[in-house]
Order: sequence, then C-alpha cells, then structure tokens
Amino acid sequence: MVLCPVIGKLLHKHVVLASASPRRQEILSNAGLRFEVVPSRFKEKLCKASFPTPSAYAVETAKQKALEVARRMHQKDLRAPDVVIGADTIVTIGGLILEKPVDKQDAYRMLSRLNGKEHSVFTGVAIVHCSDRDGRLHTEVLDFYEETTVKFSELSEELLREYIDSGEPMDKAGGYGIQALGGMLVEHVRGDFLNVVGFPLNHFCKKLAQLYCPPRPGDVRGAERDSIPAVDTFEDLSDLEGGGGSDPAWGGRGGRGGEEAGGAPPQAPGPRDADLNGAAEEKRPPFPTGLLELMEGFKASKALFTACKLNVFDVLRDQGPLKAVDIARKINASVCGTGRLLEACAALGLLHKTDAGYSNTEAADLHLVSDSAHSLHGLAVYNDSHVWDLFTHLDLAARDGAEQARGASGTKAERLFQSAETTLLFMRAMHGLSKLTARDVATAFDLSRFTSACDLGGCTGALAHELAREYPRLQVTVFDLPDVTEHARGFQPDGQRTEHVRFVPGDFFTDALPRAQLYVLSRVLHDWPDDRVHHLLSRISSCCEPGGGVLVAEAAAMEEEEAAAARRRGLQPLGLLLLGAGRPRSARELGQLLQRHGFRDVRVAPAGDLLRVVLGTRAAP
Ligand SMILES: Cc1cn([C@@H]2O[C@H](COP(=O)(O)OP(=O)(O)OP(=O)(O)O)[C@@H](O)[C@H]2O)c(=O)[nH]c1=O
Repeated sequence: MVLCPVIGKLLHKHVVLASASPRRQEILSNAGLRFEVVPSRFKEKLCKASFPTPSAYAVETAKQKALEVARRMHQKDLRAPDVVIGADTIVTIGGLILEKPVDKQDAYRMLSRLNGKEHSVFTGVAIVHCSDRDGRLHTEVLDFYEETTVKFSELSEELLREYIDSGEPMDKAGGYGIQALGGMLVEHVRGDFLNVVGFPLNHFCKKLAQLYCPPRPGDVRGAERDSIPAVDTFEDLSDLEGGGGSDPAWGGRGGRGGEEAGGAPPQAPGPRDADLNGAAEEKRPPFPTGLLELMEGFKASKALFTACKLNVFDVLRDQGPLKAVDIARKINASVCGTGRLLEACAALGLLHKTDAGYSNTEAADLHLVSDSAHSLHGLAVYNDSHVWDLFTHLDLAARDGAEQARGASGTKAERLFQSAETTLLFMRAMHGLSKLTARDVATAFDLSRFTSACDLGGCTGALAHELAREYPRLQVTVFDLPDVTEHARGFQPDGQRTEHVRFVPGDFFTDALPRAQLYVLSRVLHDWPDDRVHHLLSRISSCCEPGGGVLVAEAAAMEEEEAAAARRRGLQPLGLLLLGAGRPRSARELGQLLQRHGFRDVRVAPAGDLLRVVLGTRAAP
C-alpha cells in the first residue's frame, strides 16, 4: 500500500483531530496529515460493563470523542469540519480495562498488575465525516480498532517506583509510555507499535484507502481484502448500548484489529462469531459503493465543469464569501439555477457554505480558478466542451469501431486544431496538467549529465521550463506541431531562463528531429498505436548518439497487474482507451519498447502520484 497518496486524500479537507494526546498529533503529522487539533470534552465515563469487549468500549469512546467535537464545532460556527478523527487507547489485562492513572498510587497498582505479564493494548478509532444538511449536522462514522500485545519484564518494586516518580505514567493508558522511559519495561511487542503509542497509523491508512480508493467493480481481490464496511450515522449510535456479541480479539491474540461491525447492534452475532464457531457464514455481498460512484460520477464531473465554465471559482476567489443571489448576478445566470449549482459544488466539497455565503475550498483556490499557478481550469473546460461530447457518442464508437467514430468528426488533430480557439482550449488543458506533473517528471531521475534535450510534443513548454530550471546547463527544444508552437508564446513563464527553452515547429513522424542528447516523450505514446510508436522510437533511436537518452513519462502502471490501480489514479487516458487508436502501456512494456529500439540500462521511477518515468540510454549500435 502506498501510504502518502492515501493520506493525501485528506489534504484538501478540513480535518480535525479530536485529541489532546501529543503522541497522536505527532504520529499523524509525521505521516503528512494536515489537521487542526480540537481536544474533545467528552468525559471517558461510559459504563465499561455494558460493552461486550474492551475493543467495543475503546471504539465507542473514540466515536463519542469525535462526535462531541463535530457537534461543538457545528454549533459554534454553523459549520462542521469535513472530517473529525477521534481515538481512545486502553490497556487490558485479565478482563480489566486500564485507562490513565488518576494518581501515583493508581499508577503503581496498574504497573504492578502488568509486571512480568502479557497484556493487550487496544486503540479504537473513529473517522467521522460531517456535512451540513439544511443547517443540521449530518455525520457518518467509520470506526475500527487495533490490538497489540505487550509483554512486560519482571520488574523490581524499586524500578516501578522510580519510573512513577519520573512523572511519565500519568497521562498514559496503563500508566506507561512505550515510546519513552517505559520502553525499558517491555520485553516484547506483537503487532503495531504505534497502536500502543496511541494511534494505529497503518490500519488508519488502510481504512482511508477503503474510503477514498474503493475497489473497482470486478476487482474481486480488492473487494475481498478491502471491502468498505458499512458506515453508520450518529442517529444509530444509541443502538450500541447493551447487548451481547463477542470479539475474537478478546481472546488476547496479538497484533490483530477489526471493525466494530460498523456500529451494528452488538446483540446480533457478527460474521466473525460465525467464523470462530466454525458455523457456515452467511455472506452479504459487499456494498457496491464503487459501482454507485461510477453511476453518478458524470453528474459530479458536469457540476464541476459548469462551475469552472461560469467562472464561479474566480468570482469567489476575488470576492467571496458571497450569497447565491450575488454570485448569480456576477456570472450572469439565474438565481435558482446558480443556487442549485452552488449546492452541488458544496456537496462535492468544492465550496464551503456558511451563513456569510459560499466561498472556495483550498482545492478550488488552488486548482479551479482560471489563473492560479496550479490551475486545472483549462482541463475542466476542455473536458466539458470536447471530451464530454466524445463520450456522449460512446455507444456509436463501440458499435462502429473507434476509427469510424473518429472519422465522424475528423481525426483528433483535425478536431483539436480546426481553429485557434480549439487549439488554445487543448493547450490550456495540457498546460495545467503538465505544470502539475512537470517537477516530478524532471526530477524522477538525475538528468544533469545531459546538456541538450528535445521535448517531443512538448506543447506549451511547461515541462521544458521545469527541466531548464532544474538543470541549469540544459538547453531544451520543444518540438511540436506548428499550430501549437504558434500559440506557445502566451504560456511562457515570467522570469529568467526562458532563453534556455526554444520552440521548433514540426511533426515528429515526418520532419527531421532537432538534435539533442536527451529525447523526452511526456504523455505522448498513449495517443498512438504500436506501429506509430515503433516508427517514432526508431526515428529517435537513429538521431540519438550513444550515451544519449530517451525519457518516457506516462500514466503507466509499474506492472501489468497494477493497471486498474493506474486507471484509478485518474490520468489513464480512458478516452483514448475507449475511442482512439492509442492505448495505455505498462512501465514494463515501455521499457521493453525502449530496449527494442537500442536503448539499454532502462530504469523506471515513479513521478509523483500519477506518472511513471522510464529512462533508457542509447547503446552503441
Ligand atoms: C500505552 C500507551 C499509551 N500512551 C498514551 O496514553 C493516552 C491514552 O489516553 P486516551 O484517553 O486514549 O487519550 P488522551 O491522551 O486522554 O487524549 P484524548 O484523545 O484527548 O482523549 C494517549 O495519549 C496515548 O498516546 C502512550 O503515550 N504510550 C503508551 O505506551
């Protein structure tokens, strides 16, 4: 599992950690999560006896901690954060739950109990998703727990007293801190160490992956491994009081975790009970979250495209927060239609809605306004006006074959370059995407040995400028169709080093390629079928001096079996896959292609979350 991208799913959300524990804050911020800390005021006083298992108690406490913060924040600002995370760590031994000691005596009692024995540490975690529905807070809770087994050495009374005098035990469950002096008491640990410290980071990331990267339909392996547990609502919480149920972790197995049956009433024996008893398990099919998202996804895309097209995000960046009526006036649209569009954008997490009106989220400010440094506005407009149209006729394309579908409205180049307007539309889309990925592509390998590079199909020069910035000795030529180079001037960055980038018009299939030590093909090959790719690579190969290189960047999977994951990453050229003659290729396949055309020492590296970069060195012929 790749952790950073999972944590990254929360980057543009307002995340609150409902915990005063400095350890939790440290674990999560070390993992790259950005969050606000709002300690919960929920008193940890639930009746332990009413819970079937210690883990159920920890999970419920975590849940109540998070919900208290969500409610308080919503009440105060009439706006809840997007996500509130609560956690509760307990130590259990012989059926007894130990929390933080109330005084030194209590700490001594706890540590004496643990002395020389094995005990379990459970951390319950609740991830609460909040939304505002007509001024009322709506919450969806996903919870889970993790268990770790810890064995204490035989410890002298003197050592225990000394340890207690250090003051360390007082704010820690079980009266010890494994991450500090308390580590000396511990003989061994089975399971997740960070779970003992206060937060099961690994399990948390897996849960985020289930939530934000659900398996695609048909991904049976993924569905079994990562199926999304049912989320329950706050309204259902009362069901949790009392009841039976059992927990396999109760048996004291180390290093195991689980879900609290998604908040289902404990009296209903869960599937895990059936497992334990060896009884036949009646399996419910996994909830088709991914499928439903696919069914509805086009509406979300269209709302985003339309808001971009109407410059809603530009208006709000400059003048927000604004009420729907004012936005409608500024974008010259009806009040009722604008209101609906704004509601949809708020529901999609693109806008914040408060009493003062609508305002941009951080992601909207960064990527959806038309002139920001990281703008994807052009891509949204291009997808809306161009790609949307192609997909509307997907059934025809499927029936008649991709080439015929192309034939109806001309080849891709004919369609894109039929007017200056469509060319610019395409270039703006590519520019946003290239700027987003340029740095990752430029730095995936150390290219400082090259002094000249040619970016074939380099469009607006976004990657070329990044290469020139990264490698001061490098002169970069952008080679692209005359229709493109003609308009490239309008995309040049302000500031220095533009003299290291030049534009040469031409067709890389037919015209002489500019001489360079390094040839770059960034997001080009997926557009073309195999015969064209071979033709292009053989042309590059014959221009390239021994020791020179070719660098290919694609939304390619590292391995064939990762293709579905690559598609999920979003930039797999689905449109071309369905409509065009090109096709996506895995990193391995790209490497083999380079080898076939005389490149050796072929290496693959990830370039950020989206692309893979393959670098080959021209061998002596
Ligand atoms: C076993 C163990 C526990 N802890 C700390 O014990 C507190 C548990 O208490 P909690 O009630 O879960 O959390 P809290 O500290 O009261 O914070 P809050 O979330 O606001 O309730 C948390 O701090 C944990 O790190 C350690 O630092 N190291 C260890 O080895």
